[in-house]
Amino acid sequence: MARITLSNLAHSYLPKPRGEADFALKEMDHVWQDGGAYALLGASGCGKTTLLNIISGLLRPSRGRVLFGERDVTDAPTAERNIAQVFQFPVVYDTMTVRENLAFPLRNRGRDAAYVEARVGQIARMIGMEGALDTRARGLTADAKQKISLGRGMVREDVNAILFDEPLTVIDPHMKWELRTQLKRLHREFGHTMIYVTHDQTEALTFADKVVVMHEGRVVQTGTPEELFETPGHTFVGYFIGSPGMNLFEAEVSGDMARVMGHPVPLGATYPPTGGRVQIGVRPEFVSLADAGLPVTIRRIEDVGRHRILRGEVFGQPVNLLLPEDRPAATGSAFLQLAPEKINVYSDDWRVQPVGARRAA
Ligand SMILES: Nc1ncnc2c1ncn2[C@@H]1O[C@H](COP(=O)(O)OP(=O)(O)OP(=O)(O)O)[C@@H](O)[C@H]1O
Repeated sequence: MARITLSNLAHSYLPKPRGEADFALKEMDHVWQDGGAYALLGASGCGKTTLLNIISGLLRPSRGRVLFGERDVTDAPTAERNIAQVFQFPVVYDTMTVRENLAFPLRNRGRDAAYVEARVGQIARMIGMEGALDTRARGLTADAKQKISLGRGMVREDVNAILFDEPLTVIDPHMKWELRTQLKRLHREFGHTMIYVTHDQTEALTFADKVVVMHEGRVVQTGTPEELFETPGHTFVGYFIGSPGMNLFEAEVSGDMARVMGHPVPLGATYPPTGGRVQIGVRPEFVSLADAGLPVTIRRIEDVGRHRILRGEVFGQPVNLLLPEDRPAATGSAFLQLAPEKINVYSDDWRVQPVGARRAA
């Protein structure tokens, strides 16, 4: 296993890229720690697959280096990188049985028969296919074939990393949860470096210890699920993670006070003078209806089972908040309070680091 370092990496699919817009991956430095369980999360087209294919060697980056430990593998072919990769759609040998498919990566590397038998049995149990080991892959459903692909990805213990590219797309919802749990268990047991690409925040947050969020070809934040929730480093993270995402208001910020269209909003910390386009961000969980505060026009209230979502506008900017079950609310005018310690400040979409705690009132 190895730490994977991406150094000054950038990639364009064009032979002669002219500007930043021509790069699918903008220049980045990133380290994947040995043994980490990472999710690579972002909207469609943000560059997740490109990044994964550069790590596995399917794609050579236009710029920069890829290191496994101290070894520079930028020009090394996939076969030399000792990586297992599971794709969105099944890659199995139709003429082989489930057992032969699972055993293939081990036989290929000359492992002895007793080891292969034991390991294949273990993986088959993990993917819930121990009863189908002698069935040929040809007649199986896409769902079952994808489970075999996952099993094949996980069967070798000596890989540098296992890369998963949206592996659960074709799996039914109940089995998705089951397989994710199994992947986590496998990670705890064997400590492989795992990188799991998804555009589904639930998958990312339940699988990973660290989530790497990509937006328009850049890594915008790497953090634990709690960090991404509490302190989104970029407005995209605030918007993309959470349901509904973070509220953003255009504001002026001075010290520990923000003003939204002149209305004072106390902040939980003190901020340095901030240029650019300034916004304050607060998650729907930390906004409540009050007798005074920011004036809101309530447009509608949606019942989503466990709670209700109030959707409204503050000076024309959309706002969402979660209403407790017992809080009556109707459309019309009201006021909002934002929990000061839960507000983040953004300048040109990037989070501004506070310089100190808020002064005592
Ligand atoms: N072979 C290719 N040739 C040219 N452009 C490509 C190629 N593959 C990807 N791109 C472009 O590079 C950008 C990043 O694509 P990529 O597939 O890495 O994103 P992604 O985040 O994995 O998206 P998705 O979740 O839809 O798979 C996109 O604009 C895409 O159109």
